[in-house]
Amino acid sequence: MPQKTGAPAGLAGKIALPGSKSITNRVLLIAALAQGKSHISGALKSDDTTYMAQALRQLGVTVEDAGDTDFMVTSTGTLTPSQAPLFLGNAGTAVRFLTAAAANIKGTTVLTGDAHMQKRPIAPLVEALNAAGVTATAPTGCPPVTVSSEGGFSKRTIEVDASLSSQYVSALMMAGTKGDAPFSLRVKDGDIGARGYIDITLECMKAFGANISQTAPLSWDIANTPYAARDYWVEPDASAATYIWGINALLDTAIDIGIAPEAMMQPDAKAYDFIKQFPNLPAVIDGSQMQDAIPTIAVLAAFNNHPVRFVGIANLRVKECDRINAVATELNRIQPGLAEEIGDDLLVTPDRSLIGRTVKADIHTYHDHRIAMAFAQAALVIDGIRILDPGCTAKTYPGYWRDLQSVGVEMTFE
Ligand SMILES: O=C(O)C1=C[C@@H](OP(=O)(O)O)[C@@H](O)[C@H](O)C1
Ligand SMILES: C=C(OP(=O)(O)O)C(=O)O
Repeated sequence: MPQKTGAPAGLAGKIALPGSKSITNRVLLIAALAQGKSHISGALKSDDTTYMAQALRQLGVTVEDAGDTDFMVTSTGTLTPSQAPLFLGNAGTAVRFLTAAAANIKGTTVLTGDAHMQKRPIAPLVEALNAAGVTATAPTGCPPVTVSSEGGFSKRTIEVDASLSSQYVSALMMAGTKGDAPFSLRVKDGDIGARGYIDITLECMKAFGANISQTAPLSWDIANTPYAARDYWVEPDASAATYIWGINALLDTAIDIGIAPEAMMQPDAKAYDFIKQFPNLPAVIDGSQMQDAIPTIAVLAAFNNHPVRFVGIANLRVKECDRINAVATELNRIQPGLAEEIGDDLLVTPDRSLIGRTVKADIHTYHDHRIAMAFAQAALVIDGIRILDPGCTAKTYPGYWRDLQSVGVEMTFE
């Protein structure tokens, strides 16, 4: 568990952020569905991408670890059945993307995850697969999921309810290129949390040769053309960038991450426009289009000039933990009254006088990388804060604490 021991005033230097989790796991899967060899560079190596890579190996694909940020994927373009269940930890992208991809496997595939994943909803994706003529079951509404298929979607026009997760849509899209006819996908009731993640999916698919036309704001026709193997560079992770942007804003430092937010296609890059306004963050922030950045901005908001209400964040309750409750509970652990849950909104009422004070508080992290990484900001300006279970950052950013040390943060681990 890290606890800051040195004054952070002079933080400076460069951090090479890890590659995007969202893009790495999309490109790993798409490369596995393409015939030939794809070199993925700039990739994230972390728990989430390791689970994806290992599952693809179980499905007959050669995935080589070719260095700290590289994968080499060699595939026939067809996934083969695995006798053993695919164990995917708490990697939402891996579970959802592979559940839909399993529809293209002739036979039965079981997908499961850890205790946290077994509480994360998947029923809407299972229903969509059933509507596509595939037998899929998830008795609890959460993983484990069993998918039995003849090898493809027999019904080629379906709808999906994406109100709980955009990943269901991305999953069906990436799997939809296989088959003997085009695939039409529509989001039910035009309701989706983070549209930006669909756009990343479309970009990755197109990069590997997919042919997609948008027929309405949330409807697409996906041609049944095969993916083409290629080399692909993964941009740095925008959600990881938010912690460094937050630290720079809070401490008025200039740690260099080597990439501008405008150069990133991930939705969380939008968080920069808010973070740069600190200590005058807007009074209301709609988090629907930058959900993973909300813990970062909410912890920063505890040191803002005025209160901030976060809206559009109901989906945060079904992430790695209930992030609305976790952020509120841990801010209030630092000082009661800093945060309040109002329905599915989060109200943060700041106290700038906390900066430079000593408050003995153990921050619980709920096995959630983003809670640990976001609360590092508070630990940099308040003495006495300990972040429990710091190893949980391994889900998407195993080198987080080491990177902070490299720019001058002194911390102790117990
Ligand atoms: O598609 C993706 O890569 C992701 C979509 C978002 O999840 P939901 O679509 O479940 O909201 C996000 O929170 C997650 O970290 C990554
Ligand atoms: C919600 C997240 O992850 P996932 O859904 O991919 O497990 C996240 O990384 O914040």
